[in-house]
Amino acid sequence: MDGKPKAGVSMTSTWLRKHRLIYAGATRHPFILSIRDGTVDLSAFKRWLGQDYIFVRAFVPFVASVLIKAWKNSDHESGDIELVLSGVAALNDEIEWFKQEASKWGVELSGVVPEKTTRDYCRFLEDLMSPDVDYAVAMTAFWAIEAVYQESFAHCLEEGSKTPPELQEACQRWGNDGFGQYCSSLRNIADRELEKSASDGGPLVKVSEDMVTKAEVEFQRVLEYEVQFWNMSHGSPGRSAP
Ligand SMILES: Cc1ncc(CO)c(N)n1
Repeated sequence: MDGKPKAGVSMTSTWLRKHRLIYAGATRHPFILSIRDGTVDLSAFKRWLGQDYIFVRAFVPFVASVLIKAWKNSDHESGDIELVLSGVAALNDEIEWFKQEASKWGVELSGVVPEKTTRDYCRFLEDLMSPDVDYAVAMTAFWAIEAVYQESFAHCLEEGSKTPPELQEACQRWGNDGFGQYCSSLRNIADRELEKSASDGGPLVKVSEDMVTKAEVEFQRVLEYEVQFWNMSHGSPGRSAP
């Protein structure tokens, strides 16, 4: 195995297959399954809400950093800038939604203390904002972060799911088809950029291979953080030990 995909198979397809166990761990987590089967602990949902609000606030400058990379790296006819800009606009709505949802559940957002997992994940985002991080690498992480939420929450809306009505709006936010399209577009950009690196010849070949390796590492790290984030939301002191 040289780690290169077969011709015609995209890099992200290769990675999704190679890392399918952790991907399933992130998209079919017990917390998500508890929403889907209606047994979710509402205090866990509220904990998720408060911590995710902190995450999303840190996600905004990350997406803005991707926007800058798109402006510097993509040709301006590719549509990348418009797509990422639509992501920034959606995050503006999302932050307002978090505030509304928090007041609905009686969660005081200004009083939420970030858990270690949240701090670590935000720190990871901050590292990815560096201008030294390549567009392909940042885009891969961006796609993976969004795709996990899309697949997770879409699962809670599938036929036969027993998601409580008061949580359906949250699931719709990330589980709707439009968000699915958005994730596909991010994935296509990531694949296009990774493909460019993989096919670069000449003296840059080593640099390009390193970039693809880096993107795969960040992809795995996103999945690990997503699992930890669900673990943190799902678990509570007193959940396992009475
Ligand atoms: C932890 C986490 N991952 C992904 C998303 C999707 O935006 C989110 N809101 N929170």
